[in-house]
Amino acid sequence: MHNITVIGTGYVGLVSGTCFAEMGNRIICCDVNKDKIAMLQNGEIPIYEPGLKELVAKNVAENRLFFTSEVGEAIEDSDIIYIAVGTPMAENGEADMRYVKEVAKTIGKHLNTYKIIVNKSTVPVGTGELVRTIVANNRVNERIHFDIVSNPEFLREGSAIADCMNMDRAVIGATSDKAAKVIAKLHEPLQTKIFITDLQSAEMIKYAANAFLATKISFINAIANLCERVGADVTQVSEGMGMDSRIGGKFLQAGIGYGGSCFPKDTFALAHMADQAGYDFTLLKSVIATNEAQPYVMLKKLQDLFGDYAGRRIAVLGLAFKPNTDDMRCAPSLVIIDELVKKGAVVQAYDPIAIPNARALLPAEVTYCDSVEAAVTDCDVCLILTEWDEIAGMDLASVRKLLKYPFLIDGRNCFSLQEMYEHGFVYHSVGRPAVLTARSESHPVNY
Ligand SMILES: NC(=O)c1ccc[n+]([C@@H]2O[C@H](COP(=O)([O-])OP(=O)(O)OC[C@H]3O[C@@H](n4cnc5c(N)ncnc54)[C@H](O)[C@@H]3O)[C@@H](O)[C@H]2O)c1
Ligand SMILES: O=c1ccn([C@@H]2O[C@H](COP(=O)(O)OP(=O)(O)O[C@H]3O[C@H](CO)[C@@H](O)[C@H](O)[C@H]3O)[C@@H](O)[C@H]2O)c(=O)[nH]1
Repeated sequence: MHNITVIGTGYVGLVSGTCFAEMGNRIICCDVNKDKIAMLQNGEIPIYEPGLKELVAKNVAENRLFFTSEVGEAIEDSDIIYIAVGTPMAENGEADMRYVKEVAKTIGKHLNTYKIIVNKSTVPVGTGELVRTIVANNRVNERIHFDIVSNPEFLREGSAIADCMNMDRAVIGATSDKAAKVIAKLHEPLQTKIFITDLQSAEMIKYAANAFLATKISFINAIANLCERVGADVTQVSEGMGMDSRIGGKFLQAGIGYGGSCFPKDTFALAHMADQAGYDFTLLKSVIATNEAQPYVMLKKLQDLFGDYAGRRIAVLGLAFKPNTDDMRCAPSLVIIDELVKKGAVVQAYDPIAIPNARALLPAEVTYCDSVEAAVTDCDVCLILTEWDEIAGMDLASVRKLLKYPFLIDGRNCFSLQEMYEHGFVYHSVGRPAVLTARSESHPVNY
């Protein structure tokens, strides 16, 4: 059993802190955001993550999980300090390190006993050493020692608890063998692979992993764009490619581009890190450019259907950057809906969970609906932006009846071409042949 303080109660701090508690440790989760802490102390969870509310409640009830906004006291109370604050994208693309630096200062000021300071935030190579310097410069008593460890987080939103409790590996970067062993032992209950390395390599592993996954997505999106031009089906191509164990089938789903709080900012941060180091990372820059263009591929299909779509009523199903989350950070829906509204379309949007977060980010003209059916009613066309189960499983016959025209543009390849043909849709998806029903074979037509 360890006494651990986790600083920052965003996705990562809250989920990993709760999972450490579930593994039998005493965890204090702290944050400078007093409203967040008040919510957590009341049993409310500030984010939507399946299973998290129940797991937090269980560990609070069993006296292993505590919440406080007294960050200094929380630091003094523990022997392991996890940093899990945000590292958002700064205007020039680099990682904004202000929160990490601020936390390092606070840790220094409250360093009352030997502590292992572990960085879980995604940070540029060299941050471990930067934190070491800031802590050392701010400590009151120079005889109190500390160690720095990098232990990056690989959870995904929407499946965060399962990802934490069944992680593929724990990456531990350290200069001290003793500290590395303590953090390795902490992961023992998970029976996972432990990869111990140096600080700098651990920091790089996190960026390299995210950039590689982003590369797979941009690659398959580029292949999808080509499939559309030459008459191949990208879902077949992914399946056939993925059967090669050297390639693997995961992260080869073509769509409208990757979004979320990590891939966009981390690919930019890595490209910036490369620039700073004098290396022009053109491969990664192309990954980013391909991703930024991908939402416009969908908009082009809409334009091909209607020409000018000013005044068209458009149903948008799914707003979150992926299913099972209410996170709207860098969601492709932001780009697509902005463009629709700019061009004068009337947008009726539905998402099972993300509407409250979406309201703050989308144009005021958007109408929010409380069901798929309400969103598609009387619309000229329906766009699918997030493959929620509810959306991928919607009743196609009733959607077809409620729409004014049988047009569906699917950014997530939710339906088979055969079923769309049978339901009488004109169906455009990603990297697959268009479905033109018997009634619309003269398409494109003026509706
Ligand atoms: N979100 C994910 O799925 C995910 C997964 C893996 C890694 N990461 C990385 O983990 C880090 C955290 O991500 P997140 O999404 O949880 O961030 P977040 O922005 O949602 O949360 C960060 C929290 O830190 C708090 N904070 C900021 N300064 C503080 C301070 N001085 N003292 C105490 N608390 C402070 C903020 O109030 C906020 O609640 C980032 O580096 C991110 O790249 C995120
Ligand atoms: O084949 C795929 C897989 C994903 N996506 C998109 O990619 C984005 C990111 O998806 P995902 O990776 O599942 O979600 P995140 O929660 O952003 O998780 C990523 O970012 C986290 C933060 O760094 C890491 O911890 C995780 O390992 C990494 O998967 C989403 O917009 C998805 O729609 C695709 O378009 N095609």
